[in-house]
Amino acid sequence: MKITDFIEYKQTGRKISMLTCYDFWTAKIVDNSSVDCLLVGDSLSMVMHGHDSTVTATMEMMELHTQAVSRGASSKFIVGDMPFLSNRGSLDKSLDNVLRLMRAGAHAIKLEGVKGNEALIQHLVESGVPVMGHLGLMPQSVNTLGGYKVQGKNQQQADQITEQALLAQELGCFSIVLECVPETLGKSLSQALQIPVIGIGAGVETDGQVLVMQDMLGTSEHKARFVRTYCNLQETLTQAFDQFDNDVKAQQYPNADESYPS
Ligand SMILES: Nc1nc(=O)c2c([nH]1)NC[C@@H]1CN(c3ccc(C(=O)N[C@@H](CCC(=O)O)C(=O)O)cc3)CN21
Ligand SMILES: CC(C)C(=O)C(=O)O
Ligand SMILES: [Mg+2]
Repeated sequence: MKITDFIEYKQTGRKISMLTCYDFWTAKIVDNSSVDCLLVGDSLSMVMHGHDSTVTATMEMMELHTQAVSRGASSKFIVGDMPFLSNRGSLDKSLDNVLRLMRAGAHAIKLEGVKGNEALIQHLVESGVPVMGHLGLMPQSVNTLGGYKVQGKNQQQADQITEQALLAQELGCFSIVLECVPETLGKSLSQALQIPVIGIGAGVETDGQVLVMQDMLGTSEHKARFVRTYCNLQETLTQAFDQFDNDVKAQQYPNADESYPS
């Protein structure tokens, strides 16, 4: 998938699949799959580093993981997530951080919220950086929201999100992520916009879906309502680890074929 496909797929009604990806080995596997595009999400601070929110994600983390994904998934469109406050200082500082992600191998960047980011979004788009918006539940605001709750439940909130989404489009965003909203809002927003809306917990009527890879593989402890697990990797891996441990202790590993003859 390339940048121009986003609008084309929207126009032809072809749905867009996106997964988060944080490392080289899963990037190589997903590169060989039919999944359309990848997000090096700031959720990596939680999934890969064990932090309890995305607030502690750093540019260093995002840069290193984007580099690894980019080496593994050379055929995929890669979006890099701007970590908390990395785009909230001066324009110069924000540009510096965007450049770090682009140099690390991102083809586009994503940032949470439109309000307060208008000038930056416009400047990036004019500078040749595709920008993906992110509305609805914005996890970097967990400390002001008081938890990961469904957003846009009343009409006033829904109207506000719709307004922000239209503004994102106007400022030149090529797509937006819409997280954790009622499916009716997912549908109406997708219909209202010309750019594709990639949903996560926004119902089936959006223009595409994104999930955290570890959630869909079944290795995450917490399961939000929107998560569908496509395999039980937790169980598969535990079995493999226990089998190895057993074989070692029973001297069943290594056998002659796995040893060097004299
Ligand atoms: N592994 C992982 N997957 C994610 O999807 C994800 C992260 N981490 N980290 C950053 C954010 C946090 N996200 C979350 C986390 C929890 C819920 C959740 O459990 N929501 C409630 C909603 C309850 C309500 O308001 O009704 C749920 O029951 O689904 C949603 C999104 C999405 N993002
Ligand atoms: C959940 C997706 C949209 C995200 O922003 C992330 O993984 O950081
Ligand atoms: Mg994110």
